[in-house]
Amino acid sequence: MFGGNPARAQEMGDGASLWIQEVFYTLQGEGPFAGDPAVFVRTAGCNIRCYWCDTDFESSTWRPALADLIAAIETHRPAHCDLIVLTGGEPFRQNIAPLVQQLLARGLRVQIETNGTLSIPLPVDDRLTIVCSPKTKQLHDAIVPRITAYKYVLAAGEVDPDDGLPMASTQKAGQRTRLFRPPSNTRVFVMPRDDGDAVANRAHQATAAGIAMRHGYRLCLQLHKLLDLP
Ligand SMILES: C[S@@+](CC[C@H](N)C(=O)[O-])C[C@H]1O[C@@H](n2cnc3c(N)ncnc32)[C@H](O)[C@@H]1O
Ligand SMILES: Nc1nc2[nH]cc(C(=O)O)c2c(=O)[nH]1
Ligand code: SF4
Ligand SMILES: [Mg+2]
Repeated sequence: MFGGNPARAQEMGDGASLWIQEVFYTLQGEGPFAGDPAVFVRTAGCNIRCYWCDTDFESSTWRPALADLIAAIETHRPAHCDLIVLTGGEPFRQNIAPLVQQLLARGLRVQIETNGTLSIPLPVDDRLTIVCSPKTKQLHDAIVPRITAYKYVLAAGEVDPDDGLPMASTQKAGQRTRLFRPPSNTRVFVMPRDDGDAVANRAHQATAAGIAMRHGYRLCLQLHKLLDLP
């Protein structure tokens, strides 16, 4: 599962059906809504290939029509839960705009997890939150103004001593690359990388905590992994 995905180009269909990995109910484990009950929609496929990616998003053959996807979301969603998280894979690899519009029209909140390299036209709505976890030097110009918060995955020994943010490629192990830096007025979360190894992970956790305290970022942990939730 770590980083084995193919890199797939953006496929801008009409959004009437989407390739979906899974729909599941859980607690948001990361970022500004961490701890909130949420229905997750994991879209399939990604346009880049982080060698440490912790997610399977290539094993599904499910391509539901929008009405069926909405029905699946509603089947998983308790009445008290109004948060839908669109993640992946890379959600912006497909045309998720109709899905977003329909979820907002149902009075739900939508949070998108993205790598920030792609963009699609989306409604402006204060119930739509876009959280970007940068993986590259540059982001798509059109998405940067829409990003509410940045969430950097940090690893010990791979950060810039000046700002504490990543100085290492996410695509090629061992390569130095200064990842995109956030505009000054945007919230920054730092999250320790999970390498599937307790000793390495402890070092990443200590790094992320120290950087949060030194630079005033907000630490987030992958709560779901601590709680054995999906
Ligand atoms: C699987 S990605 C999917 C959404 C989008 N492609 C992205 O990268 O933001 C969801 C989140 O998991 C994080 N992530 C992926 N692999 C990780 C790992 N090994 N350790 C910590 N976070 C990881 C990503 O940085 C991102 O914030
Ligand atoms: N519980 C839970 N919270 C999450 N926040 C972001 C996730 C992701 O994979 O995008 C994720 C996830 O996979 N599970
Ligand atoms: S961009 Fe996100 S989904 Fe794609 S490989 Fe990287 S962490 Fe995984
Ligand atoms: Mg995850």
